Amino acid sequence: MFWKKKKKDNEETPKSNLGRLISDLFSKTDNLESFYNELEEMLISGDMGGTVAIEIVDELRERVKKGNIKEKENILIELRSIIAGSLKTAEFLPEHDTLNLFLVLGVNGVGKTTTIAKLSQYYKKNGFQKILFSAGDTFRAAAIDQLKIQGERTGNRVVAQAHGSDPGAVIYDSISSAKSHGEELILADTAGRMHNKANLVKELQKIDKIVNSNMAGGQYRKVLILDATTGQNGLQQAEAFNDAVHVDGVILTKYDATARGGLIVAISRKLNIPIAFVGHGEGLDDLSVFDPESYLNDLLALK
Ligand SMILES: Nc1nc2c(ncn2[C@@H]2O[C@H](COP(=O)(O)OP(=O)(O)OP(=O)(O)O)[C@@H](O)[C@H]2O)c(=O)[nH]1
Repeated sequence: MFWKKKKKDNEETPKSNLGRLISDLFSKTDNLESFYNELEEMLISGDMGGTVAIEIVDELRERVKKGNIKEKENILIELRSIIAGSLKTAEFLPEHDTLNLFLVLGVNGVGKTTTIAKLSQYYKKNGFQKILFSAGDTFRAAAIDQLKIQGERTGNRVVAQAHGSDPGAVIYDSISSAKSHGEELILADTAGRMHNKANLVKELQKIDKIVNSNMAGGQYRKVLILDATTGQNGLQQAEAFNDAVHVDGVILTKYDATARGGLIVAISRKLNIPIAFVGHGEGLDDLSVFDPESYLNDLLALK
């Protein structure tokens, strides 16, 4: 995999299904057109979605024709290059000597709270010691408690209000509190009620306005958490959140629990949203900066 996996005895390194299927497909057919058709289906089943899969295969067909490419290895290199051209990455680092606020978005259960804890560990290792958690998901009492637990576990202060209180007020308090306590980074949780989209949009836009008007000179980023195992559903979530408040980057969680990695391509290519990190386990260190090269090696099983 494209992060250093802790291997158990006798455990094989899982390979992306897609890479294996494509290799099999090459040995199965000499007819290019049927190869393209099957490849398209494979990309779709690997979570890239119909539109993106068709675009990629069309581009591949064009390039192979134009370059008069015959060898299978070279066709695979073209495929890799097309997918590489679709990938967007973003460095999500706070800045020193200013206040940074990263608003963490995502539907329930995708791993927001866990990712906030992992991010705090990552940033501490990168020289940011004073971090504040903001319990902006006031919709569920358990979400506030979970964030408090993660705050204790990671040694970070948590600003929270009662269950049901105004999330905008919690974020506002968090900004004032960080300014007076000298924290450099606020990691703010939010609620993710996808079944009530109109309310979600209204709430997020209100929070967005509050942050924008209270973070003059600071760095404000909106990061969307998506569960890699939800496939195309993740793409719809990304579209909805991006429409509501522009999303600056995506963190894909639970990457350890899926063999399909195409959602990353779909999000980068279709929505133009960069991928910042990948989560690959429940531990605090199971978060890696997204590295397109090793991702492609893994996806297409090329070494
Ligand atoms: N395998 C795996 N599990 C993860 C990962 N990230 C989070 N989880 C697990 O996913 C579950 C949900 O994570 P939470 O952090 O509670 O998710 P949330 O989005 O805050 O959820 P709500 O507070 O319910 O909205 C927990 O059991 C986490 O341990 C990951 O990268 N890999």
